[in-house]
Amino acid sequence: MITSEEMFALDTNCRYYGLTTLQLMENAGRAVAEEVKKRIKGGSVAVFAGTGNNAGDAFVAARHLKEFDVKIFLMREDFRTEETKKNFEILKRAGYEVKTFHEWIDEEIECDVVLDGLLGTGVRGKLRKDYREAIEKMNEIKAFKVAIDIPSGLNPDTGEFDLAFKADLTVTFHKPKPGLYKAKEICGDVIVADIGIPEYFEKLTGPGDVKISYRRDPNAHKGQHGRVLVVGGSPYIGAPVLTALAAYAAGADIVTLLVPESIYEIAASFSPEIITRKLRGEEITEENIAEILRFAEKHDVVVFGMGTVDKGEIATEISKKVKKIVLDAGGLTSKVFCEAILTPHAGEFKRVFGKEATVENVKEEAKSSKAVLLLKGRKDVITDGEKIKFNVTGNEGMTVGGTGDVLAGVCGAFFAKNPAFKAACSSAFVVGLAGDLAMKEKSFNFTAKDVIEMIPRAIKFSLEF
Ligand SMILES: NC(=O)C1=CN([C@@H]2O[C@H](COP(=O)(O)OP(=O)(O)OC[C@H]3O[C@@H](n4cnc5c(N)ncnc54)[C@H](O)[C@@H]3O)[C@@H](O)[C@H]2O)[C@H](O)CC1
Ligand SMILES: [K+]
Repeated sequence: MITSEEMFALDTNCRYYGLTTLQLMENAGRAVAEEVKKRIKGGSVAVFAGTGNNAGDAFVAARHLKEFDVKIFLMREDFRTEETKKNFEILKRAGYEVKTFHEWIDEEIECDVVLDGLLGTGVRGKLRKDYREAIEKMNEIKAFKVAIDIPSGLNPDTGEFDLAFKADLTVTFHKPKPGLYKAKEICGDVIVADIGIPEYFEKLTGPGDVKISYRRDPNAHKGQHGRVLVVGGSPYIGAPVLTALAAYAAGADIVTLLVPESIYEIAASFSPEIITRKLRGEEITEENIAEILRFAEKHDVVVFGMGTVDKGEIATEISKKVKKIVLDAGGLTSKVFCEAILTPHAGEFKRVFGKEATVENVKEEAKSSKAVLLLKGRKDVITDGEKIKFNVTGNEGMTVGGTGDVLAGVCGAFFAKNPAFKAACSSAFVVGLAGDLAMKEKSFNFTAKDVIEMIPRAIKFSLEF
């Protein structure tokens, strides 16, 4: 099964990897027409169209129903996407009969087949009044009723509805939507039509992952877009600073950097936007756990371990008392008690889990440690033990020191507002893309700071894709 949000991300990622929406729409619409033709041999079809891609599918289906007398019933003629517009223009040029809402809403409609292309997975909130009227009207028609992707009015994820199109047949695309099985009485027979999305595309991260995990609220108050606590440092100083800067670049509202007092002066001097605080002592020990937890209370997520050596046991203790943790470098451990993202490279994976970093092993360890593992490499592996994704952004220039610290920070920012797996997928994609942008501008000799500078651009690219 696939949720509407996952389907939206997949659709975006298909485009990114070269499979256009127009291609998918053609396959979707044709599949609907074929299912109709299997059941009904000729006659008249009333095609009802909203303004999104669900309507685009309906226009394609209309074109493939050659044996039928087809009429198009519109809600309005301002379509939301280029693909839907294109398919509508084809019908107009081909001389199909088109009626506007005001022309048909009070008219008696007689036909053998009704196609419902009003609303698909893009439906949000309560039905607007004109859509309610349209659905009531469609339900009154005595004909064979076919819902495209989902019956209009039905919530594709929860199966809830107030008023919905009552279908004899629902032709859904790629994979079933959870709501279809919770509202059987509304959906009729459910057919899952393949629209040509390669299975592997579901396992690739892309801009779609970023789109569904990055949201801005124009009325937000300070902190609402994420509060990240970065804890690390000593013997290394720069590492946790890079993490903190990366968390800001990825959109966190508040980033606090917590380091041992021995390196506080230097760590605090790097950048004015980072709030730097000190822990007692030369390096992080068990004695600091209570202090760390006190700071953690005011943050959504703790990112722990950058610039430290061998602090796995402390990480485990912290994980018993916080909600979310990202572990990297010296903070890595196989024992975590809260929702967690672990970001080892192959060597660190072997050190922590005692086995080679094969895809199977990574999946297995994610499952037994109940954490999301993000294995950094030429092709990153992200898994929670059930789901798995690969990330292919990034380049050979990213072997430079500090890019791992940057990834931990970006994970912190996304994790503050999202579940672990979703956050890890977006973060891997964004950091790799930022690295690719840095490579484009500076060739091989870019540094972790250049990657941070490119993070906002990588996010912007993804959101606008
Ligand atoms: N990858 C795929 O699965 C493909 C799916 N296709 C089809 O596209 C739809 C989803 O398309 P989308 O454009 O995102 O949304 P909709 O067509 O569902 O319509 C959204 C449109 O409707 C308006 N609207 C939203 N909520 C309401 C409401 N409560 N009341 C009234 N109007 C509402 C709003 O204006 C939106 O703009 C998917 O289901 C498939 O059928 C593509 O063919 C490509 C491949
Ligand atoms: K529909």
